[in-house]
Amino acid sequence: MTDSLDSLRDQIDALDQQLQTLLNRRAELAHAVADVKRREDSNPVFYRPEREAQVLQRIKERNQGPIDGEAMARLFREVMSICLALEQPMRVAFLGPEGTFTQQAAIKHFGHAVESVPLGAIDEVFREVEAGAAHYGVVPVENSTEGMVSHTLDTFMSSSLKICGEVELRIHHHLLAGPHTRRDKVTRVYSHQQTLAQCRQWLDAHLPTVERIPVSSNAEAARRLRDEWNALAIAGDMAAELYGLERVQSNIEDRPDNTTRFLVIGRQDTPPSGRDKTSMLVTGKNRPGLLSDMLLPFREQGVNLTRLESRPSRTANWSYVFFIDCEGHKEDPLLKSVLEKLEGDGNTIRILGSYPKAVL
Ligand SMILES: O=C(O)C(=O)C[C@]1(C(=O)O)C=C[C@@H](O)C=C1
Repeated sequence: MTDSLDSLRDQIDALDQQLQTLLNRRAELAHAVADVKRREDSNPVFYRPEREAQVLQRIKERNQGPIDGEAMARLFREVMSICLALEQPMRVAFLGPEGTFTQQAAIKHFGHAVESVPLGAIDEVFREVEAGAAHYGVVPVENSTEGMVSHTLDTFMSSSLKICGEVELRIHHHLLAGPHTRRDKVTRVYSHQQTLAQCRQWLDAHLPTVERIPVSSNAEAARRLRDEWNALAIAGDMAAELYGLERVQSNIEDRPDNTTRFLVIGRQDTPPSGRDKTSMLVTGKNRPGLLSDMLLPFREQGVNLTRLESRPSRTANWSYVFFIDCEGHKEDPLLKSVLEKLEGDGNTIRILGSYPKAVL
């Protein structure tokens, strides 16, 4: 015999009660962890990215369903976010305004229990964290369609901040209309320049005569529709919701796997989590074969590179710095010997951070 609706709901109520008790018990333990951290360190660090990555990874690995492993990890992401907020309320600065993909990335990484603080420019985010006015910052670093965000890389050259995490976000762009938009009279479409580039083919095919106007962010594009009647905007879910806009067409990005990678910046070093990446800045004296010599130690030790960019050094014309991302933690023996070899060859290395690979 199958259970009646009432009986099933009684069972759900009983389980909810147990879950609630367990969650509060978990929060008490996090509180106790915070006391230990305070006792052991006069300048305690409450947020532990390596531990969070391990917890989330284990949840995904042991998950049996029917709840999907990613969804389960997202639930626990929120639980840990609330526990961390009990230890210490966190301020996370991001490239604003409200409703940007960077805010979405910040919430994906830290959960909803943090206070997210919108700032107007990437270097303002760095400054806010350097000054201690925010605990962490989140900035975009590369997009799978449009490539690197050069401003972020350049800002690292003059900053002492450390990378303590990465976030990957699938980017979906929607064509949006405002409350006053007259859809038969549209003459322009607003969005950030990168977004317009990511939707170029769709716009060529569907809105070839509509003028494309780049603005400072997708959220700003969405905001402009509040008082315009002959414009559309392209932005993501968060901006659409924030400004109460209607979707004319969903997912108009040219590549369905369009993904942006963001970095979490802070003032702390992150211990190994077991599944890490390291980002570094390498400079060497310009000579034939410099780059291939720099890459050789990685090959010799079997350390996998995940990204390589060069940027003008800004100290002399035609001299470059290399941004190298690889797998592993700077304390791993293999990576350690790569770094020693690079330094022995006369290169200057600045480790921007070793941090857990994105789990969610
Ligand atoms: O293990 C810790 O150090 C904790 O503070 C507990 C906890 C958690 O809720 O599991 C909370 C915050 C940290 O960022 C990592 C984990």
